[in-house]
Amino acid sequence: MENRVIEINVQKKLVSAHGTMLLHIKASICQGELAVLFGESGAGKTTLLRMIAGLTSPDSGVIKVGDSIWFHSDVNINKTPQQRNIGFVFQDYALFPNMSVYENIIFGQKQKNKAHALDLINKFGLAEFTHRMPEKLSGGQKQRVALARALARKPDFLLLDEPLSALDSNFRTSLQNEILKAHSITNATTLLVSHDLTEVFRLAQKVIKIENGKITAIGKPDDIFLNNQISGKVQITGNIVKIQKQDTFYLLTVVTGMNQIVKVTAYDNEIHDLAEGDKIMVFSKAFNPLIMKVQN
Ligand SMILES: Nc1ncnc2c1ncn2[C@@H]1O[C@H](COP(=O)(O)OP(=O)(O)OP(=O)(O)O)[C@@H](O)[C@H]1O
Repeated sequence: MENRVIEINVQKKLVSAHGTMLLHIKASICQGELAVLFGESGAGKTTLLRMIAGLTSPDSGVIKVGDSIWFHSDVNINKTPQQRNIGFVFQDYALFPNMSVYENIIFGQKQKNKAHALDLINKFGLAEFTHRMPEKLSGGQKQRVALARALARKPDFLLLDEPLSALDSNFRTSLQNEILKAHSITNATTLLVSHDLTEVFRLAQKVIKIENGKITAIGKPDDIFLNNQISGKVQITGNIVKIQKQDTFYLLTVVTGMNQIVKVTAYDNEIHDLAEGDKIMVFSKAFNPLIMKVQN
């Protein structure tokens, strides 16, 4: 089989609200790998995906896939997105506005296959919208069409920029399963941007952490996120939204990263430098939780 390892060594000067930042990425993505790009807003994740897709040009550097050069600043090579055989979903969806859901999806295919298009439409919960135009779809529905269209072309590479961010948790879980299934069937080298830790742990074979335009860590999700765990105890990060003084202790109301509200108690020695709005980490001292299955 053709070698499809992506090797990237690129630089680009980016301009943010806080000044300029040099995006300098040196990485290689193995063939068939499902890697997640993780990092704060503005770190450079979208720009990196757009450079691999051929939608944004690096200032300098090389992007190579096996023996094929996609971008080389020294010799002026810059293949178009069409020449790169990629499927992508970017945050602005970019559906064709003059085409129905079905037409958008079938357009994505290299060899037209009506049965495959209809199968994707069903799997993505779009059957009732088959002939609807994009302007009459919600953000989440558009996102599902965009993902179905990207998979429809059975690409060698899939670049997904927060492809499930507009979906509620049921759809998210079911489409995460579809991404995993599609990946195991096609073995497309997949790069996905996500801010959602559940998603990262479900999908990522490898996490690439990006901070301020540079890769600061690469590894399995456990290695990247569980290093600073306190002996595997339950740990929640969240923001304090209310502090209430009780007789001998304080009651903190905390909104977690999963958008859940938890109440925790704190004592004088813990509260002295805490204020509403602070980000805190809560972890249990003893670990003997009750476990209950949540129905989807
Ligand atoms: N073509 C460009 N030229 C110069 N600067 C750019 C360009 N595109 C984006 N930027 C800037 O580069 C920074 C990184 O943007 P980027 O969209 O890559 O971040 P991100 O990590 O994907 O963030 P988010 O998670 O919010 O989508 C931003 O400050 C942005 O304004």
